[in-house]
Amino acid sequence: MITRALVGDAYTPVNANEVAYLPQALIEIDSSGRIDRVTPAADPSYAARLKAAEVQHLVEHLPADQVIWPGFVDLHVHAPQWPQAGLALDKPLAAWLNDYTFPLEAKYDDLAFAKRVYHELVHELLSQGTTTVLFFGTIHTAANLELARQCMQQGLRAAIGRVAMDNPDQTPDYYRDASAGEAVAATERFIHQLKELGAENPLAPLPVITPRFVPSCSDEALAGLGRLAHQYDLPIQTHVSESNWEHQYAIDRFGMHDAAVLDHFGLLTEKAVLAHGTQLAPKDQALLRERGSALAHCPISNAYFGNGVLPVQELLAAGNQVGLGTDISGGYSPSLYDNLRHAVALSQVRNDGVTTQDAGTAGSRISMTTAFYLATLGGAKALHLPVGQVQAGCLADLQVVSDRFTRPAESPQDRFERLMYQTTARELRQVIVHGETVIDHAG
Ligand SMILES: O=c1[nH]c(=O)c2nc[nH]c2[nH]1
Repeated sequence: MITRALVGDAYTPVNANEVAYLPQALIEIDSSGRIDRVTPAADPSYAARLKAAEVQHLVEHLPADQVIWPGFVDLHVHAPQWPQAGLALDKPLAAWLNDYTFPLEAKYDDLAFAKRVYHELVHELLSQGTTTVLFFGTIHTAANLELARQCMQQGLRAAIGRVAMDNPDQTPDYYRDASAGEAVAATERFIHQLKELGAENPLAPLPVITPRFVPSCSDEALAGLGRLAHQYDLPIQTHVSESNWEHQYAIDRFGMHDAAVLDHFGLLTEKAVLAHGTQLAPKDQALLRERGSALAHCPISNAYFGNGVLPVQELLAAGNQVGLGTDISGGYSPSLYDNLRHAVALSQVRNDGVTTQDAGTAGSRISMTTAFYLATLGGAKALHLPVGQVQAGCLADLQVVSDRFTRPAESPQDRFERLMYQTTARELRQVIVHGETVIDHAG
């Protein structure tokens, strides 16, 4: 049954190189939260379908200065780090973790603190046009469940991982799983508790197996988490070859690259999403391709901690799955708009090099169309979710954005690119998740 219909100019990704423009499309949404049908204005059935929906008072005609595109998919958010977004980004990764991040994450054994932060963060992400998020939580199950509650209450689609970290050499004694057995058992308990909490809720967050990264975990924990991922057929998230230090750490400890270590422990599956990957060698990239594991490109964070720029264009051309992440708080911004702009800019730097002596890497540049793909369909594919497109059969997770400027002679593609550069939370008129408006500045 159709419950709602929008009429307006829409844009949707087709693939990494193409965005479709649908002028005055009729977008019909059904009671299961899905897009039932998208009818272009030129379609012969358009007038009759529009009339039928209008008779039932289901139609919302968007003003001419508003456009629709899919809600964004953020593939990498550390929820507990929101209070420190923008802090200490001049420190190296290991110091940033030990001196800032671990002390902050340890505070989430205080449920009142968790509730305050997670309420604010979920609202903020929705306000930025993000409708699906892959979250790292902390080691605290109650706080992670509170994050899930906030997502369901405020209407954010989410997948949430209870972070596992038990290696005494690389984690502080005040913030660590007591043993490998506890890291695995607590993860398994979280899977069940989250499933119970979300029962019957269409926005029930999915549990995610979450070894923090190779340095934080013992061999036994990595192996146990790999077993759990297979037993419950769940997504996996972790970091991979994210900096020179971390990449070298895996080589020193295992005599292998990070990606091969994850594969050894059964953690490279087609449901795995790996953050960063700036230091992946060609053979690691090929392994990810073979396994169908996706990369979460986090351009802002990489500028601080990555010691390099991910070769997004080359990876996409080779057939790797890639989406986009804010990496709060390795990245300071909760906005995927900011991140897709940085993705384009960094790719240009990679292409051209940083000095006249440095020839750069030709063929590295990505277009805004590709960055839009990363923030929508790329992320959706990584999570195997039917979101990220304005298309029949997709879940109705959408953004309605206002264009503050009138440019009558502009082509649809030029308007799309300008809006991708100019849109901020201020321009968002509505954010729709599962067919319901969850952020409403329409009035
Ligand atoms: O950007 C990052 N943020 C983190 O919290 C983290 N932990 C391990 N590696 C990390 N990288």
